[in-house]
This record gives sequence, structure tokens and C-alpha cells, in this order.
Amino acid sequence: MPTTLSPPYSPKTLKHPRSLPRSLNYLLKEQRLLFILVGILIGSTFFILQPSLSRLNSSDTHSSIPRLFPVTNRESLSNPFRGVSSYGHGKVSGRVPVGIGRRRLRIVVTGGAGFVGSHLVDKLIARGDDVIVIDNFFTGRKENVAHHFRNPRFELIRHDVVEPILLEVDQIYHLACPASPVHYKFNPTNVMGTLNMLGLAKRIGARFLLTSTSEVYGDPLEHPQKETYWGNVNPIGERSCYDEGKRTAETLAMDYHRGADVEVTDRDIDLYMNCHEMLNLL
Ligand SMILES: O=c1ccn([C@@H]2O[C@H](COP(=O)(O)OP(=O)(O)O[C@H]3OC[C@@H](O)[C@H](O)[C@H]3O)[C@@H](O)[C@H]2O)c(=O)[nH]1
Repeated sequence: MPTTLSPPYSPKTLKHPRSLPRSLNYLLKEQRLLFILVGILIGSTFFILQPSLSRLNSSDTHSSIPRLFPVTNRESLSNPFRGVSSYGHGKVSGRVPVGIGRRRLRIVVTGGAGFVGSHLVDKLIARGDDVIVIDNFFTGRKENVAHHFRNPRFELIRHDVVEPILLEVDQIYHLACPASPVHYKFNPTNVMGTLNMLGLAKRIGARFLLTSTSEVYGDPLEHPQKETYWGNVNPIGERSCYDEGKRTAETLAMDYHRGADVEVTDRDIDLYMNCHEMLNLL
């Protein structure tokens, strides 16, 4: 065999890995480094300024809405969300870059055909969320929400919250409650209804807002009532089933929070007549 023939296979010579000085050299050539630094600077300025600008905008829009009552709420005892970022506008604590808008939420409003509920529904729909109203029309009226009927983001279910219901939502605003003495005497909504809705919140991991009332303090001896005040209550009076019902609902809500990690907040809706405020609570 002739020895001059070249071997059938010659291994490829390995490229030298780029050495550090060569990479630096590449970066420094043609002012590439300068361009990178300017890019980083522009990017960070944008992300730093953007949240402050959007905060400015949102406070502008809020300023036209008068706060009807001082915000002395029942928060410090019962709101485990303090310090937790809220989905609502104006309270967003994280920085959300432009283009990544607020996620559209699916929300249940029980008692959404009532006075307070229907105004809350208007606000939620205007904010861009999907809203399901559950109401048995005990005291509420279909007409209160009729203007949303053609909106695909709105649903109305005739249902008594005293019976369980299964829905997939992110938040539950629980307002269903017989509000006048003639009605609330005969109705276990506050206990059974709240229990069912808390059970739902627990199963699907939804946040829960309970609309309470200053009547839980009974005939208070302190004015205004502080979070730490427990009230002066009459458990056997004419109106007691309303107060006791709401108190039980609060107890249940806190038990579900402590025992099942349900994120709850309960609010004295007498002080929170402004639905705009309520919107930012969950
Ligand atoms: O068992 C019931 C009772 C009542 N409801 C509904 O719940 C709604 C209650 O609305 P109302 O207009 O009577 O009362 P309001 O809107 O004034 O107050 C309501 O929201 C704020 C809460 O603090 C009150 O306790 C609550 O009743 C009605 O639409 C009623 O039909 C139920 O769906 N199920």
C-alpha cells in the first residue's frame, strides 16, 4: 500500500474558545458597550417612572369622587390583607409594566340585584371584569341590573345562596342579605348563605368580601366604634336576628380564614357606602 495516500478522515481542528481579552475587545469596538449602557439606562428609567405616572393618573380620576364617610373601618381586627397588594387600581404595590394590563377577574356578587350590589356591579363591569350576579330577588329587582343583560361579561343567576352553588371565580362579594326587618326575620341567609359562599371560596381559592354593618355593635356605648370595640348587644331583641346574623357571618368568615386560609375581608358597609371604595378592597 502506498504510504503517500492521505488518511480517509482527518479530525477537525478545534476552534480556540474566545479568550476574555478578545471578547472585551469585541465589546469595546465601535462603541458597542456605550450602546448597551444607554439601552439599559433608557429601560430602567422607563420602568422606574411608569408606575409613578400611572399612580398620578389614577389619583386624578379618584379625586372627583367624594368620600362620603371617614374611613374608620373594621380592618385592623378583621382584615388579614393589610400589606397585601390589591388587585384594585390605586392600591397596586407591584410595578406593572405597560402592555401587561390588569388581569380580567371573574367575580360573583351575591345580592347583586339589590341597592348596594347593583351599583357595585356597575363599577366592576366598568372596570372590565366578568361579573356573575346571584340573587333570589327577595328584595332586589332585575331592573337594577337589566342594563347589563346584553353584555357578554355579565350573567344573572336566580338562586338562593342558602343552597350551595358551584362556580369558578376569583373573587366573591357577598352582599345577599335580607335588609329590612320584615324580611330578615324569616331568612337564614346570613348564616347558611355565608357558610355556602365561604365553602365555595375555600374550594376554588377565591378571595371573599363580606359586607357587614355597624349594627353588629348593637347599641354602642362608644362613638365612633373602634376596631377594638366589641359592642353592646341585645341578642333577643326585635332586630337581633339581623345583627346576630351579621355577627355570625363575621365569625364564620374569620374561622374560614384561620382554619382554611380563605382570604377574607369584612367591611362595615354603612361606613363604606361608596362602592368605589369597596371595589378596591379585594
Ligand atoms: O336570601 C336572600 C336575601 C336577599 N337577597 C338579595 O340580596 C340583595 C340585598 O339588597 P337590598 O337592596 O335589599 O339591600 P342593600 O343593597 O341596601 O344592602 C345589602 O348590601 C349591603 C349589606 O350590608 C346589606 O346587609 C345587604 O343587604 C337583594 O337583591 C336581595 O334580593 C338574596 O339574594 N337572598
